[in-house]
Amino acid sequence: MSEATGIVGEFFDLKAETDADILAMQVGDFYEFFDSDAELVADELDLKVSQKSSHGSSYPMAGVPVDDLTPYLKALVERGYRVAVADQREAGDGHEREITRVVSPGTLLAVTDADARYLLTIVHDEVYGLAFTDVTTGRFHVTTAADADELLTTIYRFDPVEILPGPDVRNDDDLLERLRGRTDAALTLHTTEAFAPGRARHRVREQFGEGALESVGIEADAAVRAAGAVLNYVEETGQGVLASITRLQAHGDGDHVELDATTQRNLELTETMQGDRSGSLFETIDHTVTSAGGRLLKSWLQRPRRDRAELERRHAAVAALAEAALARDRLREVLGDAYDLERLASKAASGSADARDLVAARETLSLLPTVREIVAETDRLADSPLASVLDQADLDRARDLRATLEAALVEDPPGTITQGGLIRKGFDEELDALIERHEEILGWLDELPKREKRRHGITHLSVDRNKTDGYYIQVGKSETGAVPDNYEQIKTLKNSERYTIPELEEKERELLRIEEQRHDLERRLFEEVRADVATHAELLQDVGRTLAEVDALAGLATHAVRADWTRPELTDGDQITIEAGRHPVVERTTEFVPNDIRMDRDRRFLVVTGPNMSGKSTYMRQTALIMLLAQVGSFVPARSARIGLVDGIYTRVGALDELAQGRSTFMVEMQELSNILHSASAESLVILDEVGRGTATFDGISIAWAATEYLVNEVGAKTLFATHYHELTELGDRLDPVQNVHVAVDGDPDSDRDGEEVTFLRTVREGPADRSYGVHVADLAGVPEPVVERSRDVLDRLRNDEAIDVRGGGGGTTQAVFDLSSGQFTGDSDGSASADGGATEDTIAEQFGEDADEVLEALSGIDVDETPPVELLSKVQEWQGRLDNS
Ligand SMILES: Nc1ncnc2c1ncn2[C@@H]1O[C@H](COP(=O)(O)OP(=O)(O)OP(=O)(O)O)[C@@H](O)[C@H]1O
Repeated sequence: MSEATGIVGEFFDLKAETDADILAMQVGDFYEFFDSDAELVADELDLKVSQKSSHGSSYPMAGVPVDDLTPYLKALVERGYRVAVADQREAGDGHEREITRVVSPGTLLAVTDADARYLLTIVHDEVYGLAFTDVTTGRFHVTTAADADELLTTIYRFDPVEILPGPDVRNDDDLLERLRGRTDAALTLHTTEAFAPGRARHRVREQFGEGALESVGIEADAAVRAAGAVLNYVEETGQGVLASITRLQAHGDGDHVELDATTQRNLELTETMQGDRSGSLFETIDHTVTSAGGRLLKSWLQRPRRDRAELERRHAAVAALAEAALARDRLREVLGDAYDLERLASKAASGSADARDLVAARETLSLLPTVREIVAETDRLADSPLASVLDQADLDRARDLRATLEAALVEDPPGTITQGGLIRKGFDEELDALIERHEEILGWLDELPKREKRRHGITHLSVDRNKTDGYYIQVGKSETGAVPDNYEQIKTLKNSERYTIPELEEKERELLRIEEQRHDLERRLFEEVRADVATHAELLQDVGRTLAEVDALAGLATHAVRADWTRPELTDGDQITIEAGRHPVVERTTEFVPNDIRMDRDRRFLVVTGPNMSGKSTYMRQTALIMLLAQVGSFVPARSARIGLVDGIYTRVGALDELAQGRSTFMVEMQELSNILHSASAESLVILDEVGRGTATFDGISIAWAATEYLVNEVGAKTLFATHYHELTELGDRLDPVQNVHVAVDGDPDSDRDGEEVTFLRTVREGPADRSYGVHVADLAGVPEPVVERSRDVLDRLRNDEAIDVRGGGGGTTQAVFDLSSGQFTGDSDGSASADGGATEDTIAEQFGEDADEVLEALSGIDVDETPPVELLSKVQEWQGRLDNS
């Protein structure tokens, strides 16, 4: 490979300088890829490969025209590649090439969709430090995480597109594995030096100013190192966007509702469990009309708040907008024309904004006064917090910037900045003189045919211009006899002749010179204007965010009106009182039956029972979603809602397809349960759906039982627990804060063995469900009749606490009974059920071999009352493992 010389050799030399996956090297009017890069790019993007020979060998080569590079770059980066771009410049009598930038998922500017594109660095010393930046909008957040779970939760919330693990994270295989499982982000190794504490701190100060770190309370070394490293990476990739990163924000100041990654997925906030956007909460309630508004609303959903004053401010603004229907419609119409100013700030800083971008920015800046006017004219809005939202941006400076752009740029400039036609007359004297002269010549050219016709009495005479001939005079064949001597013939066509005259040649030369000067000058002036706009990055971001906030609030109001939602009342207390609550997504497609829910300190744990498919999950999810929406600042789907703010929402939902995968998902289930038991507090909301279902029934009930006791007695979180284990309803009698509710159905399946259908009422009532209707559903689903019959038998016996014999097992029978007084299962190998424990050791030893004795010993030695549930769970797991292995 190193044999190659010339262009190919240069390509290899440059490629050796970069750690990017692919190199695009400019050669004249093309960007070329060589060797394996050419093959890869051709494969991914369907380009033609040709061969280039160098030093006797031949190398694959593929290329794209210089002006078309951006879409190709974008396509490669979206497939996860990092692409280095080497530009060519005149030098002496040849060309020089150097790598000017590296485009990666986290530094790609040419994005068209509204989603945020976060680049993340992770550093680990005593804690994890995380720095997120979205170079397309200039957003920059820094935070810490105490452990890997918290880290993953935060990452899930920001959904980064590229992650740079610091030196201390790179070798943590476990963590990298979990990262890969949780995000599609590209992992990039960035130079270790960038993460060094001193250098990173210096870099952060340079960007945000001396006291910035202290003022937002970021002290942890890990966080500072992450922040410095991410800035260094953005700088080194050469996209030139640093100027638009203006504000350092600390994230995770205790004002956000904890939503772990599992919960965000379970609640289908931004995509469904199947990974579709459609059907998610965001998609359902999003009526924003701008990309920035949509982005903001999504981030609100992902990061609900706990600050009651802020939430009430949003609720009041939504209430005002919901009532002021006309003004709301006008606002949304006006905002519909808004351009993404946050994105523009980055484009201006990187020098990629063209004149159309700046004109769009100008138009958007001019919307701000209009929006203010609409708000001021509408009493209901003027008196609401919406008015103060609009005060966030500096109106005077916005007006000045707008005036500058107005004075500089023409109404409708072209999409390229090299061909003139960008700058208004009156903006620059030198340009004005050029324009004047340019127009004079054009005027002269305009007059020329008339003059010549008159002078020489020729009727079919025109003046035109094309690429090969330049300007020429064209005369019809029939009149060429009248052409004077000073006409010099340059071309003969079928019906006409083309001529030029010295005067025309001279004017043409001047015209070309002036056009070139004008284009250069306009381009220079435009670049000055763009640089000026870049220095206003923060202002543009402020105005952009203000308009986005109005859009998001107006969007929430629109949904509230359309779906008949109500303003929640927030309290600092513990209670949740929701009347006629609905599921925000399901209600859009189903005739929904509303339900109430009431929880407080003395009724903080609800065991939800009911047949399969009756609506248990929906009931619990709707409760979680109503809480979440209230803490986003939205109205909620209910007749009324009084809500004590929560500090976190935790869910564990057992999906059936997971159950089918067996033990390993049981492990996941237990990890998630363990995480909830560790993280939830008395101010949290916990949703447990069928916990324990991923293992054998006995284990399942025991685990569910123990987890309930722990949640009620130790954690004190408000909890909704749906279960098929009817035995758990007994907890209602044993622990005061535990109450039973059930989803009612009509019809008693047992009374009609011919399979008359159960009617789902979808109504939640106090008290436990009568029994499990699972067998009936099995019947409806077409499970063979003998199986259904046999299940009914088994069920009856279980209900009556009778022993059940195992049929056709060859050998003894096994029986089991759940002892409510101890909360444990007891079993026996023959005869009737015994409540005093003691499955026969023979049977167990036969089944499991030597290890069983030790496990039994450990089991009998453990003090259930003194051992924390989580430890118990891990013991159970360990024992299971040993039994499996024996
Ligand atoms: N209040 C309601 N009004 C109308 N439809 C509802 C209501 N609640 C649930 N449903 C619908 O009933 C079906 C079953 O609901 P869900 O999955 O919540 O039942 P489940 O009791 O949790 O079932 P399983 O025990 O099998 O997991 C869903 O299609 C859901 O959309």
